[in-house]
Amino acid sequence: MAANIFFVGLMGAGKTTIGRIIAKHLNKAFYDSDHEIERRTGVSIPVIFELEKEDGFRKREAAVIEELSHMQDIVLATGGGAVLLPENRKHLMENGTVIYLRANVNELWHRTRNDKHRPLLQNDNPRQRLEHLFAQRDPLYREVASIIVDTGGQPVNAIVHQIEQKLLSL
Ligand SMILES: Nc1ncnc2c1ncn2[C@@H]1O[C@H](COP(=O)(O)OP(=O)(O)O)[C@@H](O)[C@H]1O
Ligand SMILES: O=C(O)C1=C[C@@H](OP(=O)(O)O)[C@@H](O)[C@H](O)C1
Ligand SMILES: [Mg+2]
Repeated sequence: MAANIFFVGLMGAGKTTIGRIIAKHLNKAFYDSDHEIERRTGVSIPVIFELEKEDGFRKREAAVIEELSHMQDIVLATGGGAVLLPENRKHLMENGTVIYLRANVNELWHRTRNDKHRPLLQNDNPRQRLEHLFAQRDPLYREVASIIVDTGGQPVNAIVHQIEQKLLSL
């Protein structure tokens, strides 16, 4: 069995933070698709969006997800939009346990409001943008995930503990 764990969810859900901790606890290699794209291109996510638009970024993201999802025994934090393409959803569902980290728009907004690293939220009304993305993507996250964790109002260590319990009972 591949024994991979893939995190999905909106920007600010905690995929990168929690994925890294879970990987350490379970002694698996940790990857983040955004970091992998930055490593390969040598530039930041905002620069990729600026030069290649969202479309160019999605192509790079799809290539990285296809490759990483076929590795063995890894934890992967995907970017929030990774579920948009059907082929990404298929790769994630077929090659590991997918965990959806869920939070309400208000919380996501608070967690991301001071960060300039997310191009989709650099506009006049990031909260409204998050609302729109939540409506569009929540069904897609649910489609791919076999574990859904509500992160609302919970500190990171409590979420990590909850995920480890759920993984044990699979
Ligand atoms: N459960 C939580 N409670 C409070 N803050 C959180 C929680 N999970 C993550 N954060 C914070 O929210 C921000 C976004 O987390 P991050 O892991 O980058 O999310 P994602 O990768 O899903 O976009 C970080 O500053 C992180 O420390
Ligand atoms: O939701 C999205 O479309 C995106 C989420 C980001 O990752 P995080 O979810 O880790 O912030 C990053 O991939 C990019 O800015 C686009
Ligand atoms: Mg992230």
